[in-house]
Amino acid sequence: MATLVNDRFGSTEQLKIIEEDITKFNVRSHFLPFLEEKSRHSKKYAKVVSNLPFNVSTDVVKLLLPMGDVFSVMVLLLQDETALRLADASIQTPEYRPINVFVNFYSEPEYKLKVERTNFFPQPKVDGAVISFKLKNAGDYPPVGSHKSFFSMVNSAFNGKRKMLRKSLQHLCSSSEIEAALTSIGLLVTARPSDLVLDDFVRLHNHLTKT
Ligand SMILES: C[S@@+](CC[C@H](N)C(=O)[O-])C[C@H]1O[C@@H](n2cnc3c(N)ncnc32)[C@H](O)[C@@H]1O
Repeated sequence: MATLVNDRFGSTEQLKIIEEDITKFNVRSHFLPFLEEKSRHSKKYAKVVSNLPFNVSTDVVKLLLPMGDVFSVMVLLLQDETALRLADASIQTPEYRPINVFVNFYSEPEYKLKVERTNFFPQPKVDGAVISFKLKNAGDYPPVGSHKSFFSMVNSAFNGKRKMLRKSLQHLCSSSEIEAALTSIGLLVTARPSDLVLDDFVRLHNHLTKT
């Protein structure tokens, strides 16, 4: 595809073709100097528009969503099921996962439209969908001391069979400390991860990490 695009548009200075593996490419060091050069009066952001293979899409979401200093929006064609799962921030569903907390921490996702499988050739076994993520700037991220510690807590919260937080977070604090933290943020001591929205996870984390 790069060859075709180069043949057709290679003579224009408005297009630069880079053939790299996105998971290995140093996005910031490539884009930031270019955007700074363009930002005379106001800060400029790049946009991501991508039709990547479905099997690398989650890796790309995880890699690029925290780059709100580089990108303003990311529009992806994903497997319909994945797009629905990522865009739906509602709790209490079996599909609620740490990736939902991650997506809403760094962006505002929106399911745009379904793309039926008949639109592709060869026809895949699944439908696609377009989803957009409006990336937040660092100043708009929920206030947690350390992103690493926050997501480590979220991942642990979803571990374990029964998933009651007072059990699954026991490696961080005692059950009674977890119960006290849950009560102080207005949740039941028997709460499970599917009872918590992003803001609840943030408040729980901040309670458990304050000394
Ligand atoms: C579904 S095709 C889409 C092709 C074209 N963009 C289009 O919309 O018709 C997926 C494309 O993603 C490229 N691709 C796959 N893995 C990639 C990666 N890790 N980094 C960058 N590109 C990748 C493939 O080379 C392929 O061209």
